[in-house]
Amino acid sequence: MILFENVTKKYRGTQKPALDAVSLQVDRGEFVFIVGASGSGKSSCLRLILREDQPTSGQIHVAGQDLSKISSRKVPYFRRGVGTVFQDFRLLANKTVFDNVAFTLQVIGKSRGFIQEAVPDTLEMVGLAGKAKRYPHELSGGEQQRVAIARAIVNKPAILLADEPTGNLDPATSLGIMQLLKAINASGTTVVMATHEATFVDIMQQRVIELSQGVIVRDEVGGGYGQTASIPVAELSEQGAQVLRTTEAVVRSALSPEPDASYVSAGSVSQPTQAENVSPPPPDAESENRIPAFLEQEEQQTSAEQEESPVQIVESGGFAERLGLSEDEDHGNVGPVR
Ligand SMILES: Nc1ncnc2c1ncn2[C@@H]1O[C@H](COP(=O)(O)OP(=O)(O)OP(=O)(O)O)[C@@H](O)[C@H]1O
Repeated sequence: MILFENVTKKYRGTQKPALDAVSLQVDRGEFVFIVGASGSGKSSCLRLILREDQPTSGQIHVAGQDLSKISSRKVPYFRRGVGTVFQDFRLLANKTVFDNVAFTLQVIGKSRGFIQEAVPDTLEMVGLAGKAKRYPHELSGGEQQRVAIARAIVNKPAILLADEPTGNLDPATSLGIMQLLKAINASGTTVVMATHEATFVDIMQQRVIELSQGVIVRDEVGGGYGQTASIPVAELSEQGAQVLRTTEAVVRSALSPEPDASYVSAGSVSQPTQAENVSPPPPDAESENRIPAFLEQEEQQTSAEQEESPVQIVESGGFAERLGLSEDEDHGNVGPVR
């Protein structure tokens, strides 16, 4: 699905390469964490996969395509098969939840009928049914990231790239997002996630690729975040640590390595069904369509709290291009389907 062969990336004006002779292969359906200290090359790696940038040397194949052979004009088509989620959400502030997600489909020319069906389905999957008419500032941080994820997957991409998707969220909210990413992966999407979140990497026991100064120093199936000196352990607030301590059994169950297809069904991201085998279950775990108590914190976050968050809601410029959805001569005008 993703193949790097001896890939080196050296930015103009820099001495040391950001990536140095990196070779890796990610197979279809894998969930891979990319970890490493700040500046180790994680984002560079994701940018190359998305063909936002090109390697100085080496070959990259993604979804069967040699990226060096894709013309700039065809890059937007290539990117339609790669969903992206970022730390800062990048939602359109002046569009509703529905329209933020629909935008992805509108710019690639999907019919109104298709959009009217696909968007509600996707919002339900990410746990946002009933919030379609809200604007980003009326949502909690976790909900905003769910919108961003819905936007990334509404076109059913083969690959989902996530660059620090929980970086702006508290631990309980991050857990919900991790469950969602795991559900998306269980449905067949290959997920590559760059992160500093040691806790989730340790708990999920997925494949871990560790970068240090642009070099792969570890590629471990079922690995943890690692204790190497190259990685500073992320600091949790006392409140965050408390949340994690009190819910650890549930977290471990919810994010255990064995994929559980039931997570994929509507609203299921809020149903840690495996938790029923673990003691103690959260108070609401048996209630099928309710959010477990340990996730309610996300729901209760007010928009006033959000005003203080570092969330970036972009207005428009470069948005479609960044998502690989920019207008293309071959396909005429793009715009809202009204
Ligand atoms: N556009 C650029 N021009 C020059 N140097 C760059 C550019 N982008 C990244 N770099 C350098 O490349 C190296 C790798 O950066 P990269 O952003 O990939 O690291 P990272 O592991 O994602 O870091 P972080 O965890 O802080 O996001 C760093 O030394 C960085 O300064």
